[in-house]
Amino acid sequence: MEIPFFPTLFSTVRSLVVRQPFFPTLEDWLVNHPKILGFSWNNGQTPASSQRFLALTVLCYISFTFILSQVSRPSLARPVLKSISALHNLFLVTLSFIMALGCLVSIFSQVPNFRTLVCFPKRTSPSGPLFFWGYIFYLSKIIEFMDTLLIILGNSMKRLSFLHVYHHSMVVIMSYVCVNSAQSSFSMVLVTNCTVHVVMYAYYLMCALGVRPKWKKMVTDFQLVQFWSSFLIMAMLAFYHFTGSGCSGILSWCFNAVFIVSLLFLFSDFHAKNYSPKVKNA
Ligand SMILES: CC(C)(COP(=O)(O)OP(=O)(O)OC[C@H]1O[C@@H](n2cnc3c(N)ncnc32)[C@H](O)[C@@H]1OP(=O)(O)O)[C@@H](O)C(=O)NCCC(=O)NCCSC(=O)CC(=O)O
Repeated sequence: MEIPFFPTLFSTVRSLVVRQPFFPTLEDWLVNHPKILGFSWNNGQTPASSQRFLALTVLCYISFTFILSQVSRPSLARPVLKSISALHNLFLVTLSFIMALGCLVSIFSQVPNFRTLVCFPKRTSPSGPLFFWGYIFYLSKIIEFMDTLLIILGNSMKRLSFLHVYHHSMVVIMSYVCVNSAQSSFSMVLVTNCTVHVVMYAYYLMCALGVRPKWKKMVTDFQLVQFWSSFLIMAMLAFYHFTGSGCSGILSWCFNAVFIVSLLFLFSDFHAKNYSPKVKNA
């Protein structure tokens, strides 16, 4: 059995993209580089891949966040803080763009059809370009801890919300689980999330440069669309799993589904509190 529309859309877009003159160059850089093509995730051997590393990293993040939010902190001069923020955001805009592009080019180069994109065959091993970008994505979530430090150093304790700390700690676990279990369809989630993050860190970059963009609400809307689209992917994954011979990493998808539902609630609440007409008029 096959899902309508999406497989045809995928193969049409793919055959259009791979025919473009720039595609082989991007493929050489982002897919066929020996380090990318030969990548293999070996639990405990690949740097930062052990469960102990993951547990310690998340524990340290939560403990330092708690301690630093309680003690009196050295106050950084505002221009220094804004310069560090700007550099950090510029780095994450660039990295998110490269990850989205790298994963997209890997999909067009390596994934034969839509079914495989959504549902990796059972016993897929986490190696090759798609998982290389998944690994970089996981490491980037650790770099994003810096957001929390910027909030604390900027003394914006109101912004050190449950949503923020919960999101930052859980997303590292989620991306670890995705790569470790060779989770089906994670590459679609990666491309979506990195695209959203290009926009989000561009927003923060402009704030750090002293310009308050008028499109803050659009960033939150974009994040919500991302969570809703995950449900569509989830539904297609369930379809392929139950109508075929099963998909890789289905259990970790269940874990991620719960996480995405919780984010949807928290972000809907953020949206209501920040952009409802009542708040605007207050
Ligand atoms: C529009 C949002 C992206 C951000 O909302 P905020 O309320 O945080 O936005 P804001 O207008 O108060 O932010 C402006 C302030 O942030 C400072 N700032 C600059 N860079 C920053 C950084 N990298 N992290 C955190 N803060 C930063 C600016 O200097 C400015 O400070 P000053 O005010 O002093 O000038 C929203 O949709 C959102 O995500 N809210 C949830 C809060 C959150 O932590 N989001 C990020 C991770 S969630 C995520 O990433 C979801 C996903 O995966 O898509």
